[in-house]
Amino acid sequence: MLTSNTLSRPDFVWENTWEKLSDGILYKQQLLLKSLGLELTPDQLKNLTLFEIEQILIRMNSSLRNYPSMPYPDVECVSSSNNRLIIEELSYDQNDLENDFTNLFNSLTDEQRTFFDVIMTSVKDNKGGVFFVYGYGGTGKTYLWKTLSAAIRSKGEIVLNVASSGIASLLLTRGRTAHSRFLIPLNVTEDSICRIQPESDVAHLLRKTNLIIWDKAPKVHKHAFEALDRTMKDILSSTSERNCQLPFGGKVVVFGGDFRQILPVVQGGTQHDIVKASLSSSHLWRKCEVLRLTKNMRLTVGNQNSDIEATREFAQWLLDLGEGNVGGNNDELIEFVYPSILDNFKNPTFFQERAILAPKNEVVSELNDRLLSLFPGEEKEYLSSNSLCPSDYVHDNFDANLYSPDVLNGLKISGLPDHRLVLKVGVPVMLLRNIDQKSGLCNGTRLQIISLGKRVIEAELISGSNIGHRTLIPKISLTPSDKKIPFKFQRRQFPIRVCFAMTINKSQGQSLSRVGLFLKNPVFTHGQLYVALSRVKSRSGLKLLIVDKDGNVTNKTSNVVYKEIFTNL
Ligand SMILES: Nc1ncnc2c1ncn2[C@@H]1O[C@H](COP(=O)(O)OP(=O)(O)OP(=O)(O)O)[C@@H](O)[C@H]1O
Repeated sequence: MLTSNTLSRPDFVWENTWEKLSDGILYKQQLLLKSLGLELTPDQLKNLTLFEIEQILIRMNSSLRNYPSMPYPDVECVSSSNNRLIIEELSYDQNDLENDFTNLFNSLTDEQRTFFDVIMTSVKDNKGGVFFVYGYGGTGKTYLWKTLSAAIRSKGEIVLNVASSGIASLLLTRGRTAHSRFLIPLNVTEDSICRIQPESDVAHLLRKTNLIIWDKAPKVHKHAFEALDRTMKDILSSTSERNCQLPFGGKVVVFGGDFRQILPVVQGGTQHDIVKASLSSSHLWRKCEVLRLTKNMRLTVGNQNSDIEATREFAQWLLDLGEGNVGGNNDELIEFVYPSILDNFKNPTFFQERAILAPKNEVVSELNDRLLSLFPGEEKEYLSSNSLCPSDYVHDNFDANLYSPDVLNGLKISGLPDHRLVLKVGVPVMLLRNIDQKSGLCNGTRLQIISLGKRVIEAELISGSNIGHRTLIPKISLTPSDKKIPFKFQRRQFPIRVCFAMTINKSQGQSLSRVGLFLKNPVFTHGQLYVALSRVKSRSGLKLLIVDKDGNVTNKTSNVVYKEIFTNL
C-alpha cells in the first residue's frame, strides 16, 4: 500500500493496525534468540514491526524515509533487541525493582548513601569514573551493589555485576565471574586483551552498559583489569574518539573488596611479586577514587544486644589476631567441627556450614582421607584417564613417550581432581570448575553425595544460592594451567574433591559457622590467617590447633601481612 501510494495518511493506518501487523514478530524473535519464554514490551514490538516494514521497502528500492509522516525504526534499539545478552540484562520486572530499590535505599547508612550518590552522579553524567569501595567483611558492600543495581535496572538500564570467583558471584543479582563475562584470557599477561570482537554481542552489551560492578577485586591479577581497560577503550572508541583516552573507555566501573584478604596467587612468586600483581599496583589505581565503608553492618542489623556484644568482642579479637580457642589434638578438632558425625551425617543441614581449614593441600588431603575412612558406607573408586595434549609436543613421538601414564596419573595439582577419587554416599564434596553458574554450580560450591553411578554422580547442593537442589555431575576433561609443568595434559575425571577439610584459599567466599583451623604449618601468604578466622561470626564457632615443627601443640603461630599493600590505599 505504501509503495503504490494508495494511502493519504499512512501514519494513521499504521497507528491503527500495527498490532495486527506485528503478528508473528514475537515468535520470530523467540526463534532467533532461542528463547521460547521471551517477552517484548509494546514499544519493542512496534519498533521491530516497523523495522521489518523498512526491510521490505529497502528490497523494493524504497524506504520509510520517503513517507515523512511515518515513524522510522530505532535501529540501535533493533540491534539491541537481537542481542540475547542485552535482552537478558533487561528482562526484569521494573515495578518489582522499583519497590526493591525504595526499600534498600531507605535504609542505607550515611556513608553508604554518600557513596551511592557519588557513583550514581557519575553514571548520570555519563563521563565515566573508576571507584574502589574498600571495606572489610560485613560493611555492606553487597548491600550497596544491590541498591545501585536496583536503581539502574528499575529505569531499564544495564548494570553488569561480576565477581572474581564463581562462589562470590552467587551473592550478586545476576552475577557472573569477571573472566567469563568479559572473556578475559586465563593466562593473562601485561599486554593481553579480552577475546571480544568489536561487533560481537558482548561488545554491544558493553556499549549499552551504564555501570560495571566488580566485587572481590583484590584477588585478581592487575593484568586482568588492564586487559579489560584496553579492550573497553578499543570497543568504545567507535562511539567517541575521546573514549580511548578515558579509563575503561569512559564507563563507570566500581571495584570492591578488602585488601586484608588473600591477594592474587603468583606461582612461585615472592612477596614483592604478589604486591606488584595486585590492583593497587596497577597504573589504573591512580585513576581510582577510594571510598571507605567503616561501619560493620553484620554486627548491627538484626542481632540481639547480647549477640552484638559477643560478636563485637570477637571482631575486636579478630582484628587484633590475639590468642584463640587453642589446643587439643587432631581428633578433638574433628569432633569440634563434626560432633558425633556418625549420628548426624544424615541431617541435611549438618555439612552446610562446617569445615576444617589448613594452609596446605597435603594436610587437607590427610584430614579428608582420615574422615573418609571413619565415614560409614562402601567406598567407590573412580580413576581418571590422562593424556598429553598432542598440539604441545615439542619433539613429537619423543615427548609422547617421555611422560608415561604413571607419571601423568601421579600428578597432584591444585584445582585438579586427583587421578584416584574415592567417595562414599553422604560425603561432602567441593566442585572444582564453574559448571553452571545460574544453577549455583561454581568452582567452590559444596555438595553432598546422594548416589554414585558408573558415569554420573548425583549430589545435593549444600552451599550457595540453590541449597537443597539436586544435580548430576558428569566426568569432564580438565587441562591444568600450572606453569611448573613443562607440558600440557588433559585429565578426564569428575570435577570434585572431598571437602571435610579445605585449604584456606578455597574457603575465601564461603560462609561457615563452625571452623577448625589446623595449623600444622603456619600460614604462608598475606591474608590467609585473616580469611581463615573471619569465616565465622563468633568465637565459639572456632577452634585452632597449632602444631610446631616438632609436632608439639603450641599456642603461637606466625601471621603474614604484606604491609606495603596498605600504603597506597
Ligand atoms: N544499610 C543497611 N541496612 C540494612 N541491612 C544492611 C545494610 N547494609 C548492610 N546490611 C546487612 O548487613 C549484612 C552485611 O552486609 P553485606 O553482606 O552487604 O556486607 P559485605 O561488605 O558485602 O560483606 P562481605 O565482604 O563479607 O561479603 C547483610 O546481612 C546485609 O543485608
